[in-house]
Amino acid sequence: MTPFRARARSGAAHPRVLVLTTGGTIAAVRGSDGGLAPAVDAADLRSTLPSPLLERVNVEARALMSVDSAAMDVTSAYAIARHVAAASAGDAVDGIVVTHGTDTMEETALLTDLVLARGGRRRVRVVFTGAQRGADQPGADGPGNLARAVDTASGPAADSEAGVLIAFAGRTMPAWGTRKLSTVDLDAFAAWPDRHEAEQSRRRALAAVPGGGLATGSLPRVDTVALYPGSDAVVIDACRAAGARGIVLEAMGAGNANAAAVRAVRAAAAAGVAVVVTTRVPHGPAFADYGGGGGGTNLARAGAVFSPVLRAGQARILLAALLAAGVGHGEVTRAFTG
Ligand SMILES: NC(=O)C[C@H](N)C(=O)O
Repeated sequence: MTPFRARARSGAAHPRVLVLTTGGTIAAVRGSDGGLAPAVDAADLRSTLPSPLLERVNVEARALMSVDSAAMDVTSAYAIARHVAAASAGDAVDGIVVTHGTDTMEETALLTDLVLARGGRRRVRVVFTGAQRGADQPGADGPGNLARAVDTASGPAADSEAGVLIAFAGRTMPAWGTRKLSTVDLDAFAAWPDRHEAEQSRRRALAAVPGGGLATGSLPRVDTVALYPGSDAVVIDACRAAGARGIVLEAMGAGNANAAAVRAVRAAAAAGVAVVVTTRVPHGPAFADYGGGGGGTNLARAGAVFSPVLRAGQARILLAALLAAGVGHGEVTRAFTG
């Protein structure tokens, strides 16, 4: 591995890409207990990159952590976001790749986008990637994904305006609005189909998140509640009792619930808990359309804010970031809905 400083002294004009490794399936092998777990270190991940790419791009790989992304908490996600922000602040790198588990890549990528955006204009490309198959599995997709991510990260900095990217299965997508949609397909992620709509959603949110809020390093408790036919107020009430400052409702259809949920949302809103509505349906926007006592319009009247683009995972991060910044109902509405 050639450290960046040595390359800089040699005057080499190659783009410099820092690969920060965090674990996930891209670094996982099957252990003696039969389960996949991260074990491959940063140097070994780097060694999978093809020689022509390494001749063109100066790549340094550094381990941040080695965990399955489903086991990450806000502290881990913050640690990653802050490392990316610190590494991108100076002139040492032209691009940053984060290798990450796919289960919660969309959350950490969105948090990283928010943390970077409050620092002003980003000067480097930041690309998340991972894998669906372990490093020791036949047809492992990690090496190809990593190569694509490094290649993308080495591109012109001006293109970083779109925010944090996810490179996966030969495609590069903006992290904002992108979700994991398959547990097994190599093409695991789906971007929001309308890029312009996703970008509008991102700009709206970034304009609403005040700078200082994300500097705290901790996010308030925001819970996700999945709604289903016959669901009652028990879980929503329990979240409030546990001290949640926000609740993301994964509602049915376009964003519908039932009368019990609407009552619980009204009580939560009256107690100062921010409620955001998304949907369990994979495609299409969430919006207030139906009535009848438990529909989306009833949820909205009870004080809930609709998240048309961001699904539960990313909506939860954005809501927590907004609440960390101390914003009120008006800004939460502006951030999600406009
Ligand atoms: N494909 C993966 O990376 C899944 C793994 N459980 C993780 O998120 O770390």
